Amino acid sequence: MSDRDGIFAGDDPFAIARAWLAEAEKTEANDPNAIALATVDANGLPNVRMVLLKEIEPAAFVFYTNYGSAKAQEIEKDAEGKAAFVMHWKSLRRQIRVRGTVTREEGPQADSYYASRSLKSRVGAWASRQSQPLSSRGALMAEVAKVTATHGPNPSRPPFWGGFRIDPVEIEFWADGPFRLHDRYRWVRGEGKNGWQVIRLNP
Ligand SMILES: Cc1cc2nc3c(=O)[nH]c(=O)nc-3n(C[C@H](O)[C@H](O)[C@H](O)COP(=O)(O)O)c2cc1C
Repeated sequence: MSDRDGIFAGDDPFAIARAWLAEAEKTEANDPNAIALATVDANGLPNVRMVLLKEIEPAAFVFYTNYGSAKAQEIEKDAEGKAAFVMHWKSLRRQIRVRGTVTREEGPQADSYYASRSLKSRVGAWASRQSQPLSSRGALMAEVAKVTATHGPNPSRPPFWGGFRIDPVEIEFWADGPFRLHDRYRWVRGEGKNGWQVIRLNP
């Protein structure tokens, strides 16, 4: 008999993640959707950086970035389509950890997210060769001016910029407990798309 109840209750880990994020949106000072995205490089050396989680879909998590960036290289080539992330909310004292396989979202969904961004952000996506060396801030601003002049007021999504969809094999929900006796539940993807095994873990 499982004692999984309260904030951990339910049959759908994505619904739990959405509910926790909705709570965090009310309590976090900023960026409640920030995730620390972990990858490994060609030498197996881990790398990690923050990105913003933009969509929690029925069965996946989506963020957006530059496909020429270090993270993209690590996800797509070095780690052969694998990544992990953690999100932590200090205000709630909770974290969610996710490990999974990653594929591009570069279709209409990416177009519509790109179109929803401010013009300056859309121009910035064109102007930045993310993760490449940059001689000066002036050089970046010159690129921004060039893109503004050439791409007009409604730039299309750059072909080198779009989403990545993380399809989890594991999702762990963690909540702070008294005297470091925290609650942890790991959801492990079983056979079939919707089959999950849920295991309570020692803190
Ligand atoms: C709170 C926060 C949110 C960020 N969100 C994104 C994002 O959504 N996409 C992105 O490409 N970079 C984002 N960044 C910048 C990344 O942390 C990182 O500097 C950049 O993506 C280059 O990483 P890479 O060289 O490992 O590819 C964010 C940084 C912070 C601190």
